[in-house]
Amino acid sequence: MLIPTADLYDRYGELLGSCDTQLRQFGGVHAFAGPAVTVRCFQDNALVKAVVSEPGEGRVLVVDGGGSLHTALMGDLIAGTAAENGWAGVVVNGAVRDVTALRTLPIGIKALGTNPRKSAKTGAGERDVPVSFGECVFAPGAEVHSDDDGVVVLPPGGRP
Ligand SMILES: O=C([O-])CC(=O)C(=O)O
Repeated sequence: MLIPTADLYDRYGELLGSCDTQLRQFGGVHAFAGPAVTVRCFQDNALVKAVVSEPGEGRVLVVDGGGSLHTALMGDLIAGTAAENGWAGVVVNGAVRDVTALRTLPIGIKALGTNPRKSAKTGAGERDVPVSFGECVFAPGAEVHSDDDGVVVLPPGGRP
C-alpha cells in the first residue's frame, strides 16, 4: 500500500529527503514508489533506454538530466518499454515528449517539462551513482515515493 508523501514527511520529518523541484505528472499512474536506480546524463538518453530494457522489479528510475529542457530524455517508446518491464516509475530532471501517449501508460512518470526534440544516443553519462536535484539526494537503492504532492526519499533503513 502506498503511503502519501505528506504522511511520510510527518513520520520522518527532516530525515526525509523532499525534492523541491516542481516536477509535473505525465504518466498514467500518479502515485508510485520503489527502490531507486539512477542515471545521470545530459541531452543523451542511450543509458535511459538501456536501463529500462532491464527488468524493473518495481523499481523507480531517477534520471538527472541536469534540468535541461533542450531535448527529451524519454518518449512513448522508452516509457512503454519501462512499463512492460515492470518499472514502477521514472522521475526525470529534464524533458519528456509524446506526452499524449505517456498519459495512457500504466507507469508513473514525472518530469520537469516537455520538448519534442530528440536526445543524442552516444551513451554518455553514468548510472548507479547518487544524483541530486531540488536539494534532494537520490542514492541508488534508496526508497523513493512520488505522488501529486512531490517526490521524497526515505532515510536509510526507512520502510513504511
Ligand atoms: O527515442 C528517443 O529519443 C525517445 C523517444 O522518442 C521515445 O522513447 O519514444
